[in-house]
Amino acid sequence: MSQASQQSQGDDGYAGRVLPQPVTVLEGHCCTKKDIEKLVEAGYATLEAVAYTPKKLLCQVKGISEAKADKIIAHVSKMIPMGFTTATEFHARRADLVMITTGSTALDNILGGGIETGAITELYGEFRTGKSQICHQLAVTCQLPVDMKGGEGKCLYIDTEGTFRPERLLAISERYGMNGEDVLDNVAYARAYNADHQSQLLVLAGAMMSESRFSLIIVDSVTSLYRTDYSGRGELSARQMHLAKFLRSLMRLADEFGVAVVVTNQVVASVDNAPGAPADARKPIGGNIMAHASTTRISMRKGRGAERIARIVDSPCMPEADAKFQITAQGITDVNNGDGDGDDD
Ligand SMILES: Nc1ncnc2c1ncn2[C@@H]1O[C@H](COP(=O)(O)OP(=O)(O)OP(=O)(O)O)[C@@H](O)[C@H]1O
Repeated sequence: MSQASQQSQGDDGYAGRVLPQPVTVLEGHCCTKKDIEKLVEAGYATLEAVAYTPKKLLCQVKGISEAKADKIIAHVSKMIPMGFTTATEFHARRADLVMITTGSTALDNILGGGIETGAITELYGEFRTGKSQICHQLAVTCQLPVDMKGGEGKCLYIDTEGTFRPERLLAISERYGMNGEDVLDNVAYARAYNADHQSQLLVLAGAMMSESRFSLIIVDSVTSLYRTDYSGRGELSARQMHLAKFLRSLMRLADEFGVAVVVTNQVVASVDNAPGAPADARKPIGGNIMAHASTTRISMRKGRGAERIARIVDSPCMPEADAKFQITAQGITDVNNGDGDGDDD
C-alpha cells in the first residue's frame, strides 16, 4: 500500500500518512546487523524499498546472496501488503490524497487540486517559461499544513543547473506568513554534477526520507546532465537506460514515501517531421522513457509579460486544459491576482 494512502497513526502521522518502517526491523529475523548496513548503504532504508525492488537488484547488494534475498523477500512480503484491493477501497484512499498548491488557483484547478503526491509531475518548456519558479514555489507550499493546501513535509531539492535561489523561498514564505529560517531549514538542497551523481543523490534521499517527513522531491532539471554526459546517437541507448533507472528510483521514492515528485525538462526542436506538425514544433527531451515515467505532463509557454500558460498534455484523470498564471516577486499567482507588474519583457 502506498504511504500516501495510509491513515495517520498518532504522532507519527502527517498529512494522512505515516513514515515507512525502517529496514532495521528485519534485524534478527532474516538479516544481520551487517546485512542491514549494506541494504541502507545501497539505498534500501525502508521495508517498502525492499518490498518494491526486484530480487535481481537485491542480489546485487554486497553480502546479499540469492538465498538470503529469498528469505528477505518472504519475510517482507508478510509485512507489506502488495496484493489486490477493491476499487472501493482504492477510491477511498484516493479521496485522502494530498495535493500541493502551485500558488495559482487556475493551475491547481486544471490539475484537480494541485500537484499530486505519490506521483511524478513533469514540467517542460523553453527557457524562462517558469519551470524553476514553480519549483521554488512548491518548495515552500509543500511545507504548509494540509488545510492550507500544503503537504506538511520537507522538500528535497536536486539542482542540476545551479539555478536554486534561497532568497526566492524567503520572498514566497513571506506571502504565506511563514518563518523564512524554518522554511530554508526544511529544504534539503544538493547540486548534482553529473548523471551518476544525480542518481547517487537518490540513495541519500531514501535514507534521509526514512528519518524525517518529506512531502516533495524536486529535480530541476531531470535531463540536462544526460545531455552533456552522453553525446551522439552512439550513446543514446546507454543514456536512455541510465535515465530509465533514475526515473524508476524516483517513482519508487514516490510510492515508498507518498511524496510528490516534480521534475523539469527542456525541449528540443522536433526532427520527426510528422505530417501536419508545425515546422517549429518542440518536444520534451527523454523520448518515450520520460513520457512513460511521468504521471502528469505539463507543457509551459510564455504569454504576455509575466504571464505564463501551462497546459496539461497527459494525465491519468484530468482532461487537456490550459491555465494562465504569472510569476511575481512573491511567487506563482493567478493573473492579476498578485503583485506581478507584467513588464518582464
Ligand atoms: N523575483 C522575481 N519576480 C518576478 N519574476 C521573476 C522573479 N525571478 C524570476 N522571475 C522571472 O522568471 C522567469 C524565469 O523563470 P524560470 O527560471 O522558472 O525559467 P525556466 O523555465 O526554469 O527556464 P530555464 O529552462 O532556463 O531554467 C524570468 O522571466 C524572470 O523574469
